[in-house]
Amino acid sequence: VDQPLVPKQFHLGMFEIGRPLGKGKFGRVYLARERTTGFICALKVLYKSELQQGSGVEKQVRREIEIQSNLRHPNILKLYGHFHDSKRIFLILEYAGKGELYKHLRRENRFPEWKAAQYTAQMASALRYLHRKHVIHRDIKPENILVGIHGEIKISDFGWSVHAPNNRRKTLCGTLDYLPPEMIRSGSKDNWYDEKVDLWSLGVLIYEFLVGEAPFEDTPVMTHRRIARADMTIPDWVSKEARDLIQKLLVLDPQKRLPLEDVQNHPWIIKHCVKGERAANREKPLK
Ligand SMILES: Cc1nn(C)cc1-c1nc2c(-c3cnn(Cc4cccc(C(=O)N5CCN(C)CC5)c4)c3)c(Cl)cnc2[nH]1
Repeated sequence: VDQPLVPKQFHLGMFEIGRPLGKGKFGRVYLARERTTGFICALKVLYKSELQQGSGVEKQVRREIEIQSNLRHPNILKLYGHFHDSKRIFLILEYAGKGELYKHLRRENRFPEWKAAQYTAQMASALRYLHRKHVIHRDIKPENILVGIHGEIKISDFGWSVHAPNNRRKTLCGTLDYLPPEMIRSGSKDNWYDEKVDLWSLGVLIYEFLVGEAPFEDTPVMTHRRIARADMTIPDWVSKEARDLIQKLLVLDPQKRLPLEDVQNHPWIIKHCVKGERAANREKPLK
């Protein structure tokens, strides 16, 4: 039963609020339990006063709610519902039992290839689902990924996602590291881009999983220049299969980036993502 919170109308009194789980620029997240069902969730609280500063964040929150509440995929954090009171907006989110991926990455420095490959396969599956719905995430990075209780990853934070194609100017706040060349190209008003931007960010994410830092990490000016030239070096201890996949995603021309179905069938992914017993005796015809 994946929609246990059935009522359409939610209010704060329905929840017992637990410990704070974390905070972001625009809100805090608390562990919460729905009183009648005991259902555990994460309650994200946003203060209307902070949103109304015209920084377009209100639009982002509306977009996050509109997009994320219609998505259902094991590697996408569910948004079950939302409600508001006079001062605050509340998002009722799926609780990810193992917290924020970037904290795991910082603690472990970098992930072993099998773990990076499994995360990549899950990301590719989630992005294929999003792109089939013509949703571009546009902000794929470790800070926007959570880890579920079974170690599966969950893309969260759809504040920057939009419907493709799109040429909305992204007010650049936060790191440039993950932005593709077509999104940082300023001036040209026709910097139209499509879901291929998420392919570039996936390449940056794989690099950071394996190396422990982003491929174009530098001063802002140098990062900008290195992205525009796809100027990165992959350490020689990275396997040739992983290197091959990164190089097929970090391609300047969006049309030449490896499509997601080919990411899922890439030798590096096949090598590390054993799909249960069927993979073990693959010669048997799949039922
Ligand atoms: C922690 C923790 N430890 N354990 C064992 C579990 C958790 C846990 N946390 C969550 C969280 C959670 C909490 N904080 N955050 C970070 C956070 C909180 C509030 C807002 C933001 C935010 O503004 N973001 C926008 C910017 N991008 C980069 C980022 C998003 C970002 C997410 C959620 Cl939403 C769901 N399940 C969770 N489980």
